[in-house]
Amino acid sequence: MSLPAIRMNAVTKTYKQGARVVHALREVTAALPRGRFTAVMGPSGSGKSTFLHCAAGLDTPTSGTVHLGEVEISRMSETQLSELRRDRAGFVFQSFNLIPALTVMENITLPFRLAGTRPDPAWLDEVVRRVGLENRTRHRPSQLSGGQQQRVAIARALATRPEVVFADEPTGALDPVTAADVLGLLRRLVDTTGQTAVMVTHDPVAAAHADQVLFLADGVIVEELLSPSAGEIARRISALGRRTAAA
Ligand SMILES: Nc1ncnc2c1ncn2[C@@H]1O[C@H](COP(=O)(O)OP(=O)(O)OP(=O)(O)O)[C@@H](O)[C@H]1O
Repeated sequence: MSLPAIRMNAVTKTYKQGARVVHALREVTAALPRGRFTAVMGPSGSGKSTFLHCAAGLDTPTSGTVHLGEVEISRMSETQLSELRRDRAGFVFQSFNLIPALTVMENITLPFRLAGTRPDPAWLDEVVRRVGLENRTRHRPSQLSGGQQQRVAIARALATRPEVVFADEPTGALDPVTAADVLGLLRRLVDTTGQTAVMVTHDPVAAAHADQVLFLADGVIVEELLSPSAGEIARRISALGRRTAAA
């Protein structure tokens, strides 16, 4: 077995909300396999975004360790983390986060401009082709549909060949047909390039595209399903929702 892309060991994250301490994650231990697609689900407030942020080095755990490959990232400084995110992670968000004044190609290559490096032209061509934007590279984001804009964001996330792509509700702003199209694209990218992807979602249909689904409830991983169907996922989520409501 190869080393997981990400290992989280006994990760706890607490936040202070006034006088209250909120346990967003409680001793979470998880491995995100390299070259696989992992979805993270759970009721609202269960800790999904906190999980993704700790896994991606966007936030540091209160205790416990996070490794990206062989490197422990949980004790890094903010400067080290921002370099690590720039060099080794790709991000896709619900709101696309494209720069309106830049063309599609300029948006895709922005990470290189920010890092002062140059893209590998062959890989860049391949990424643009894989996301189906060959004929759109000179357009501005406002000239594209929502699904096309999210494809630009996916291409931007992949352009640097990151070890892991982190997606937070990537289809939350898309209609179901466009969402299925974007998820199919992510799925194919994992299958054909060996890319590792982690996605937080509320949508059982979206999560059914993943190889493994982690279910969080009250900051704890309560279940892990391998290649589940959307129906199976929906049943687990509604059971967890009832459990959380009863607590
Ligand atoms: N920056 C913060 N400051 C204080 N509390 C926070 C902060 N971020 C998250 N929390 C709290 O931590 C808990 C977990 O939040 P998180 O956003 O990880 O949940 P989630 O499962 O992603 O929720 P949702 O599905 O509603 O987005 C919640 O109780 C939330 O209020």
